[in-house]
Amino acid sequence: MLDNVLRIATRQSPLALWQAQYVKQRLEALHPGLTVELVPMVTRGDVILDTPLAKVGGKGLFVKELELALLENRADIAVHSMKDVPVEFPEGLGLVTICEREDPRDAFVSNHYSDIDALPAGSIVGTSSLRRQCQLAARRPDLVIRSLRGNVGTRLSKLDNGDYDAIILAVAGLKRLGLESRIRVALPAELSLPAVGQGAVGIECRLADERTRMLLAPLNHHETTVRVAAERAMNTRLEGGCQVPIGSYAELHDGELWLRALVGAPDGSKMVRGERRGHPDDAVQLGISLAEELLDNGAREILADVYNGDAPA
Ligand SMILES: NCc1[nH]cc(CCC(=O)O)c1CC(=O)O
Repeated sequence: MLDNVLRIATRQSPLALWQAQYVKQRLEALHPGLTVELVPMVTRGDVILDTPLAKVGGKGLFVKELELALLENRADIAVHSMKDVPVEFPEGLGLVTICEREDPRDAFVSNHYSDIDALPAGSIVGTSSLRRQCQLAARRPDLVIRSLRGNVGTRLSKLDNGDYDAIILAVAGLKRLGLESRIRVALPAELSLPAVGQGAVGIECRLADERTRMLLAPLNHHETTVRVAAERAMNTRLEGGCQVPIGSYAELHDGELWLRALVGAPDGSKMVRGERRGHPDDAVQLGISLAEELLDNGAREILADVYNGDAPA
């Protein structure tokens, strides 16, 4: 491989391409003489579009093919939405950089209604995220929640076709695609606790590839890394996949880390919430201890229901 070329394995959805372009531009600006090439590929998550993700199962639906390209030296880095990155990595690979987080909140998008509370009873809301569904149903059990998949543009056209009265999407994705004007309201974390890593872009590479790691180092955003570490530690301790509604969201204020989390039943009938405050250096411990508190407060039973008795200890 040429010394002055770095290859990015990327999915081909507009959002994935935006994120890869963003990393390319930042790397080329930081390292004059470096050429960054995109290596587009298709993942299983892109192919299975008609089934809700929770039913497809299997972690890392959007990342496996990209990781194979890294292992086979067909690319040097993979750029991911942190929300879609599983907790474990194949031998020899790891997540080495997390870029500065975009707005992590969920967005309420509708052509007729200004906010969730403005929706009449029986309104149809589109989302395939169990986490969004659970929190929405807990607040408004009178709404009808329908599955909604596809990339951001596809989801918006399904709304515009009249298939839904409103849909929920990530603010970050809409902003990155220049679609911020579609957001009627960004839902506060109290109303829709974000997913682990939502709004953050992470970069994976071969751990032994020192040259690539040096090139990536200046892209790492320390505050984002600390926040996402706490969120992921909580999720890891719960052994949470995408079959369970889990929210995990950390903020940093005046040097204090504040982690909130929830585990719920998909229909919103049960929900366990908790929070922890602590030192940023203890991010991982904070996440683990919050997960254990949630497990003791009812999350173990919720997870057992979903996984047919196979809940974490
Ligand atoms: N699951 C798909 C996905 N992965 C990341 C984002 C949004 C951007 C982000 O969280 O960084 C989205 C779309 C959505 O949830 O609306």
